[in-house]
Amino acid sequence: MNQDELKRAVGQAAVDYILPHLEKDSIIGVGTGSTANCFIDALAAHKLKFDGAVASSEASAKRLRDHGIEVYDLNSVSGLDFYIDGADEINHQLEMIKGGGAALTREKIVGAVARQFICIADESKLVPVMGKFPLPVEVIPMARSYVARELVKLGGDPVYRTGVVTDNGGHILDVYNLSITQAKELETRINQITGVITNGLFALRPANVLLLGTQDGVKTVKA
Ligand SMILES: O=C(CO)[C@H](O)[C@H](O)COP(=O)(O)O
Repeated sequence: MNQDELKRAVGQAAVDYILPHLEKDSIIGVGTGSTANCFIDALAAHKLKFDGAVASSEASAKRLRDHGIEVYDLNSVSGLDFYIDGADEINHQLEMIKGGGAALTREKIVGAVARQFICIADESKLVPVMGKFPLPVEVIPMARSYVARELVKLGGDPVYRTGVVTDNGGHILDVYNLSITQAKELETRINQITGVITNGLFALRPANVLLLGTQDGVKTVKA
């Protein structure tokens, strides 16, 4: 199977995972990216079995609506059983780097509300140590240069993702050359820099389950 087929397989596996738990009034947290898109497309076949979704980006909200799935504002929802999303990297503790699609802040917010974070990923995303994928950091635009200098002090090489404005009006710095062995500490430290909206480490709140697409089928991995 090629990478796209693996993404489709984990998208379907996530639907199969949550389907027995869905009720008429269920609202599902939905992530962003090509793997999350596979989940949305597979979910659409079951749209009469649940109420709707909360999306972590305008792009995912549009895809859900195009399938006829109702999209709710997170503020109108008291809780979510599941949040399903991809990752750029994930380690064996199910800590992740996310934000390759610039949706990290809303992903972190919707993920925080959900009782279970289900990560869906093809096997290329599973790594022993995170950091080969540059860590996205969303910043208030006027703070961009200041935050970049502070990130250099932490040993990283930040690069401005030119031309990208997030759904929140933020800018993105992609931080290269971090070898992330203490993910929780680094996530906390970066979030303490004034001007940072959030960073793409999901270690303080890792995934609960990883559905990993491999050549031997989809594997369920728990930390
Ligand atoms: O964090 C994300 C978007 O901000 C995505 O989950 C991450 O970039 C993975 O994307 P893809 O499924 O396209 O590989």
